[in-house]
Amino acid sequence: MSVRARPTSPHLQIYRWTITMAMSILHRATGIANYAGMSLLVIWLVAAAVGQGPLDQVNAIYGSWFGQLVLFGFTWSLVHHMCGGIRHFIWDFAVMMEPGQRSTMAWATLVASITITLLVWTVFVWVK
Ligand code: HEM
Repeated sequence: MSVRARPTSPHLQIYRWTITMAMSILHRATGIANYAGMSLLVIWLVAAAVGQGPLDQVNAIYGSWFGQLVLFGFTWSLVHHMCGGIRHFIWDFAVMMEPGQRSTMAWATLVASITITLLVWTVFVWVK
């Protein structure tokens, strides 16, 4: 039996990447990362509640270069997701929805999240 050639749906690779598309995906990815990151906070709080020994152990892990890298990423994820949330909040007022404005908002989300993360780490971690 011959198979009829049917139209196929466009695949992901043929779409031109746009900043709004990237920020939409990042919003979901950071939402998922925030779930995982929150467990780090819970582990730290439980360790603190259990006693000085467990707290020292957790602090040693979180204070290692890898721990710091993960915490830096978690900070950025939280801040980026929050900025994305504020972007959605602005859209709730039915403003900034034109194509150019959407891109501006998407870029602003990225720039703001990187800037705020660096500020937070500068103030609370690097310069104490
Ligand atoms: C640890 C804290 C948070 C976690 C674990 C979290 C997690 C998530 C997840 C998993 C989603 C679903 C993403 C999707 O299906 O596309 C989501 C969506 C959303 N989050 Fe969060 N979130 C957190 C904090 C926040 C904050 C602080 C804000 C606001 C400032 C916010 C605003 C939003 C909004 C507006 C959406 C819906 C986006 C859409 O409609 O596409 N979230 N969040």
